[in-house]
This record gives sequence, structure tokens and C-alpha cells, in this order.
Amino acid sequence: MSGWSRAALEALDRDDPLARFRAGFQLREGLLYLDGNSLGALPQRTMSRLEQTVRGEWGEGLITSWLGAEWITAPRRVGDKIAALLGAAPGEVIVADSTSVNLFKAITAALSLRPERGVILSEAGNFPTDVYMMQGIAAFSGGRVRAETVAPEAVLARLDSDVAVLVLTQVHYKSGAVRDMAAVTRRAHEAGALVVWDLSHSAGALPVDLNGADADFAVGCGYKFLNGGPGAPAYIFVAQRHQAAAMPVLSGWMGHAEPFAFEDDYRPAAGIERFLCGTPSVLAMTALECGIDLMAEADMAAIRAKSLALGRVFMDLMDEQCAGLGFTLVSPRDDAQRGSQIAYAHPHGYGIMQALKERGLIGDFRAPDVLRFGLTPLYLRYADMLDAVSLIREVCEARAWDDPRWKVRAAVT
Ligand SMILES: Cc1ncc(COP(=O)(O)O)c(C=O)c1O
Ligand SMILES: Nc1c(O)cccc1C(=O)C[C@H](N)C(=O)O
Repeated sequence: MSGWSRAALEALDRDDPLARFRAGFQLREGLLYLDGNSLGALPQRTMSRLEQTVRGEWGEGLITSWLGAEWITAPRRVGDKIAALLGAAPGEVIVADSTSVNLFKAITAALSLRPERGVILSEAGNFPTDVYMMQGIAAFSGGRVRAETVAPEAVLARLDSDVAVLVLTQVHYKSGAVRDMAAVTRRAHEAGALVVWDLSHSAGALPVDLNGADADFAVGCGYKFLNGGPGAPAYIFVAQRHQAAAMPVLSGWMGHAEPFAFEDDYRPAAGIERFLCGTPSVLAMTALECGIDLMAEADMAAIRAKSLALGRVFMDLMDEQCAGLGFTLVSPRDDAQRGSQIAYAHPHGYGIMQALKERGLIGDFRAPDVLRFGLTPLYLRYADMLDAVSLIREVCEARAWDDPRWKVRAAVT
């Protein structure tokens, strides 16, 4: 027995120091949104801010808004705000492009710092784009570098004098397991390698201390826990100590030392701006900034404490209500090793998730059999955990997965 009564959970909600944030999001009554680790919810303030940017800054100000509305400095301004969430210093993070593109930039910059080494290493089962980018870089290198993946538990032992760059995700997208950033970075540095961290499932979900961990490079998504909107721009961190020597391979004009000098030859900007490439999407950046500003009002220690507590409640209730229904916990039960999502494997995982979505619980399914439930402390309530698990039990007891509509998987799950 978990012992979690509705009254006890509602009492936790009443005492929740983050409770006020829920009203800051557009969430329809009755919806259980457990997918903020894939696409964060819409902050109310984003709508009015976007309208102001579109009508006033674009509509009225037109091109003068690049300076007048400070569009031109937005990548750095928003980057500095993200830096504060990641334990980085101002001038170490810039907002640009997608996470995939920033992976390319970070990996190639790291390779330029280790010209005598030829292996880009990652773990099997990492988020695909991280490994695909490694493979693309290796293919383009004409044999100079090789992309290699090993089993997660074999990564540290594989670090030797061949490895130039280690690419890892701090919180695993499928299991939610957390890597110890400081310990892994230390081991990589001892072996002479640099590390690129993908923080897509960490930023805004748990305290990150890039400089405390002596991190080299990091990248991450703006549209998950940072609530920046679908396709929000991503960010890249380059430690101050690497910035002067790390050469951008995507040498676009926005990363030039003097973009508006329109020189014939590329000269990289002195600082983090060299990791800009082309013109940023101002509307998307505006929406991202709203999400970041909202996140910055919350205490990260409170976010982490509530995220872990929501997870414990969810797992306790699953143990109690869904025992014997075919679920296997995929996420670590230990708080210290878990990010902000709970994943279960189930042989009918896809059908179960479709049935849940029809009934108002949105989570997601990751092939071949994983159901993922994202726990976003800014807008979820403890009582939502009980509603969610009760619905999961109902769907399973009714065998609602067994529906001809779900014999074929949708392209986006
Ligand atoms: C760990 C991780 N990296 C990268 C991405 C995505 O990168 P992009 O925004 O380039 O699609 C995701 C999710 O889509 C992810 O979970
Ligand atoms: N980036 C996504 C997209 O463009 C469509 C649907 C989902 C996504 C995701 O974010 C997937 C996500 N990174 C994951 O952890 O699985």
C-alpha cells in the first residue's frame, strides 16, 4: 500500500511552494499533461508578448527593431539567462539553431581542440540525433575521425588516448537516468578527452552546474522544460577557457567578429558569439525568452524537490494500483539517479498510450515498448498523479489498448 489518499495529495498541493506557477500556463481543465519533457506547455505571458513583438516590433518598427527592440542582441541576452539556470557564466551560452545543429558545432569545435585524436565516443541508445550528428561528422571527415558507440556501462572504460570527444546526454531521454556530470567529465579529462553534454532533459528540470563540473561544451532544447514553444531555438555552452581556440566550422556571418563590416574573409567573433551562424528566428526567440523568464522566477531547488516527490508518488501509486498489469519500471527508483520523468515498459505500450490520450492523459510512447510520463513541477499537481495512475489502471483493466485503430503506429508518437 502506498498510503497516498487524495486528501494527503491535496494537502501537498496546498503546501506546494511552486503552486502559483500553474495559473501561468494555458492548460485546459481536466487535462493531465505528462509530456512537458517533450513539449512544454504554453505560458500565458507568451501570447501577449508575441502579439507585441509581431504588431509593434515587426509591424510598426520593421527593420529598425533589430536595434530598437534589441533583436540583434537577443541570442546573447537569452543565452545569459539560460546560463544562470545551468551554472554557467554570462558570455558562455548563446541561443541559436536547433540542438542537432548545435551538436554539430560543439563536436566539431571540440575536435578542433584535439587534432591528434580521431574518435567521437557515445553510448548505444543515446538520443538518435546525437549519434547521427557524430556519424555525419565522421563521414565528412574523410577518414580522419570515427564515430563509436559502446554500451552505457562501458563508456568510461573506453576512454583512451584515441578519444577526442565524448558525447553524452545528462538525463537519458528514454529511461530518465541521470549521469554524474562532474565525475564523467573528470574521467574524460584524465584521459585527455573533451565532453559535449546534451542537457535537453536537464535544463529547467534539475540544477545543472556546468562550471562546477568543469564542463567543456553543452547543448540543449528550448522547447521542453524551458517552455519555449514548438521548435524553440536551442542553446550552446562553450566554456570560457575554450572560446578563443575553438574554431566554428559553421562559419556564418552572424558569428563574424564584425558582421556589418561585410568583409570578404571570415574572422570569428572573440567570444561565444562565434557560435552564431545565421539570422535568428526573432519570434521563436521571443517565445523562448518568456519561458526562460518564467522559469527564472522559480527556485531550482524547489523544482528538483517537487520533481522527485512527484516521481515517488507516481511510482508508489503504480506499485499499488497497477501491480500485475504488465508494467516494468524503466527509470531508476533512486532519487539521485532519476531525472524528471518516469518510464515503464509494457508489451502493449503503444496502444495503452493512445487509449490514455483519448481519455485526457497525454504522455508519450518510445519504441519499442516504453511509456514515458514527464513530470513538470511548474504546472503539475500531486493529485494529478493519482488521477493519472487511476486512468492507467482503468485502461489496462478494460484492455483498451486492444483497438484496431492502433494496429498501425502514428508517425509521431
Ligand atoms: C536528448 C535530445 N537531444 C536532442 C533532441 C532534439 O534535437 P532537435 O531540437 O535538433 O530536434 C531531443 C528531442 O527531440 C532530445 O531528447
Ligand atoms: N522534437 C520533437 C519533435 O519535433 C516532435 C515530436 C517530439 C519531439 C521530441 O522532443 C522528442 C523528444 N526529444 C524525446 O525525448 O523523445
